[in-house]
Amino acid sequence: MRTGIATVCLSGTLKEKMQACAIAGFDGIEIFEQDLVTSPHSPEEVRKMAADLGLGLDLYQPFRDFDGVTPDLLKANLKRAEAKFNLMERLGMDTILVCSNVATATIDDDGLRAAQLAELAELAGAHGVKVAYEALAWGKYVDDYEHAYRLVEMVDHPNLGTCLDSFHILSRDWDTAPIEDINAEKIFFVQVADAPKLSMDVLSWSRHYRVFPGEGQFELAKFMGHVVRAGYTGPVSLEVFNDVFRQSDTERTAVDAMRSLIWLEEQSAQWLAGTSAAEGTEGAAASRRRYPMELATLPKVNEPAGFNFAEVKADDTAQLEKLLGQLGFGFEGRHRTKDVQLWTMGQARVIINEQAASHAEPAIAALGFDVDSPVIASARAQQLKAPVVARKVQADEEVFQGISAPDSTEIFLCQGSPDGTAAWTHEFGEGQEHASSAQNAVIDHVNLAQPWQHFDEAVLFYTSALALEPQPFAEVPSPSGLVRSQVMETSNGAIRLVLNLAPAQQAQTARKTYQEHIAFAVDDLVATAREARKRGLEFLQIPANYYEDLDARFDLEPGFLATLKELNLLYDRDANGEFLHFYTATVGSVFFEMVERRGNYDGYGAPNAPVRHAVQYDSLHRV
Ligand SMILES: O=C(O)c1ccc(O)c(O)c1
Ligand SMILES: [Mg+2]
Repeated sequence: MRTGIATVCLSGTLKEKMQACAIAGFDGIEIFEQDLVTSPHSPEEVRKMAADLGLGLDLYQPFRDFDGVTPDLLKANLKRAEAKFNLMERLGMDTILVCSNVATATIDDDGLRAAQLAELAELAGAHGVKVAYEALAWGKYVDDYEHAYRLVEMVDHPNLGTCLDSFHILSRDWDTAPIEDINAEKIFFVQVADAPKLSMDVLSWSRHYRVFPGEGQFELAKFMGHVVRAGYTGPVSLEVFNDVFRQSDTERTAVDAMRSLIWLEEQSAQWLAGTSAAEGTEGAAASRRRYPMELATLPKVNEPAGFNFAEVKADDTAQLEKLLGQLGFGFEGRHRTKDVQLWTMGQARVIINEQAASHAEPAIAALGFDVDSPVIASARAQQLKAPVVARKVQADEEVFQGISAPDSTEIFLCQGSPDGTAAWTHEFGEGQEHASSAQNAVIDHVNLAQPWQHFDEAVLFYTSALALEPQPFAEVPSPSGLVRSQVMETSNGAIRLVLNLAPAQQAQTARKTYQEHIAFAVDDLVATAREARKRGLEFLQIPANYYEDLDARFDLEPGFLATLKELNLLYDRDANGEFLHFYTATVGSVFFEMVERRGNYDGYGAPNAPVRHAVQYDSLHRV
């Protein structure tokens, strides 16, 4: 698959964008006209820069508001087009994107439109230029890719074809199957973008909320599958208008973009293999051979089987030790060679990192995931351009394959074991042991604060490299703003991550004000809470108003309600089961949660999140 990206996706100058695209490994780019017009470099210099960087200049765009106009306007439009064709010759470019008219079209007549596009194609041909006509989702008369293609067929000129843009097609819910009926020679260009499903006018949605494939909710593998089955072999190019990406680090966004295409390529191959298997052909190999576009695949991984460990960092290590001890964790000792301690409760393993915490680093410094094969999982992550974590190891120590997540949490790929034990724990053992609680516990979920610039990148990272499934995102009110919350989990819930995007005011100051936490699941939360209280644990204090509201909503048995209130427990219930939980006070920027899932409750007590945020806000602002 030939990969491409439009310069409009990135921040920076044209030169910076081109350099970032080359470093990220793109085959070619689309030059967005604004980027050229505002560049100090001449077209000849841009052409040379691209050649030196090994980047193809695959598309010049956009050319607007050409078709369906009065004769006077047509004349002016052809003159405007000719100027661009001359410019493209200097750039060494041969394909231009022409969008369906959104502004100046006054005549809704396919015959007239075809005649005008024929004139444009004829002029383009004289300059050796190909015109890719694209139906914008908000085009005045042409807003549908099949309509655009009908016009291309009517004109039947070698210099006129169509451009398929996934956003314009999927935002309008157009059926993508008819893409297969398009003559591949008439598909001059393919643009891909994903987007969250939002209810707003399609122009605003397109100009501000497009994201890279895998970061939104469109069915892009299916779209691409139809494109591949049509026989298309040209560039597959990202065209993402996004307010955040346009102000983020250029090189980093280009790498995020490249990751999305590598992943989409694999997903498209899988979609094709799935559909051809369903149709009774011979699966992946056969389907790949049948189509002219080559689709690369990646090392395959299953979902992780569970958390192996979590590692936390705080300035006040003693305070962390105290909290874990009060919750019922036992101290297993200090590492032989590193400044870290191991604490366990049943199968929940927590490492306290004694190195000084930096405000720029996440409080949850590392997570271990159990995978079938750490080597294969690491190979996959690296092919998806995940940065590798270098960790010093001594003889006899477990070698972990680690990758760095977008928020700089280190993810270690660990060999899972059937009995839930971990081979590396024997490296700990120096120091006094404390008896842990008799209760079993497992890591239930981990809540990670995401810097605002890297939120979408994180969703794609965990989806593509670690096979987690994004759930629909939620917005949780807090006293300092709305917290965007995105659950990423495995299908059986063995791994549950909650990515939280802090309100701007918090995200821009230190991470300190925005907290991360680890939740542990136990079998009997009331017993755990009572034991913890005996050991002197400071619970997050829940206001009495909460319990009145809870009673109104759920009509609880009075004794049970009194127990919840007495122990500062939060409660939720849905059709699948019940959820009980409590929170500890915060140390540095990390705190802990204890949960009990009853029945098949699969959520996170979302209705209680605003209460937690408000109480934490209150305790932060009181001191
Ligand atoms: O928003 C626009 O105007 C616009 C321009 C060119 C494109 O290819 C596109 O998809 C949208
Ligand atoms: Mg487009």
